[in-house]
Amino acid sequence: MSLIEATGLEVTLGSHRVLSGVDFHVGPGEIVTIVGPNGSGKSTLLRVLVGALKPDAGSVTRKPGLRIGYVPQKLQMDPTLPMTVMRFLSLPRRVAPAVRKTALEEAGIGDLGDRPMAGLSGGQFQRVMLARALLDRPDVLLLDEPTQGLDQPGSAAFYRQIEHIRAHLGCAVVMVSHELHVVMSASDRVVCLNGHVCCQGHPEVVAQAAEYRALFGTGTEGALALYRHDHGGHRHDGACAHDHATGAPVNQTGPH
Ligand SMILES: Nc1ncnc2c1ncn2[C@@H]1O[C@H](COP(=O)(O)OP(=O)(O)OP(=O)(O)O)[C@@H](O)[C@H]1O
Repeated sequence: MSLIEATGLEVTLGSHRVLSGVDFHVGPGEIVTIVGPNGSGKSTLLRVLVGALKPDAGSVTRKPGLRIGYVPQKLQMDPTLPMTVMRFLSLPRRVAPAVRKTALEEAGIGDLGDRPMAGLSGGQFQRVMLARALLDRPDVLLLDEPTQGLDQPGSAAFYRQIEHIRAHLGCAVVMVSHELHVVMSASDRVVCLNGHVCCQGHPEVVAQAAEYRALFGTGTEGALALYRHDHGGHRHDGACAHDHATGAPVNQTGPH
C-alpha cells in the first residue's frame, strides 16, 4: 500500500497552470526523486503532498496516521539570532534533549548541538534541517532541494546520509533535486516532471528516456557512473518499489 497516493492533480497559481493531470505515489521505504526544469512544479507538488496546498482538482490520500517530515526549499531565519542548534530543534514546541540528540546523530551531525545556528556552513545547516524533520520519526521524508548551494562532494555525502537514514529508520524519502547525476544513483525511482509527469521509472532507465533527454540532454550518464556506489547489497532493480518501478519508463501524454 502506498504511503501517499495522488491522482489527477491540477494546480493553477495566479493565471499559471502549474500541475496538470499529475499522478504520484510513494511506497514504504522507497526513495523517489522528482526532477524537472525550473518552474516545472516540483515544489508545488511537494506542497500538495504534504497538505500545505490544496489542489484545484484531484485527490491526495495519505495512509492513516502517516508521519511526514518536511524540509521546505527556503527557511527564512535571522542570521543574527543567537541560538544553538539544540535550542533550534526545540522550537516551536519543546522536544526532549535525548530525541534532539538522536535526530542530530541520524543526520550525521551529532557533534554540532552546541554550535550557534549563525555559524553553520550551508551543508551543516541543511543537515540541521534534516535532523528537524527526523524529530517525529517520520514514515516519509519530503525534501525540497536539500542540497541547494552545496558543492558536489557535499551533495554526494548528503545523499549517502539519506540512504543511511532510509536503511536505519526504514522511512520513505521523496526529494526534489536539480543534481541529476548525483541524486539519480541514490534513488529507487525518478519522476521527471514538467507540469505533467513526462516519464518515470528506474534512474538509469529514465536517463535513457527520450522525454528526459529532451529536457536535460544526454550529458549526465558519465557523471551518473562516477557517483554510482555500493548500496550495501540492497536491490536497485525495482524490488523494493512496486509495480510502477519495474524499470520501464512510463510515458504520459501531454504538452512538453
Ligand atoms: N504563489 C504563486 N503565484 C503565482 N505563481 C506561482 C506561485 N508559486 C509558484 N508559482 C509559479 O508556479 C510555477 C511552478 O513553481 P514551483 O516552485 O513549483 O517550480 P519548481 O519546479 O519547484 O521550480 P524551481 O526548480 O525553480 O524551484 C513557477 O512558474 C512559479 O513561478
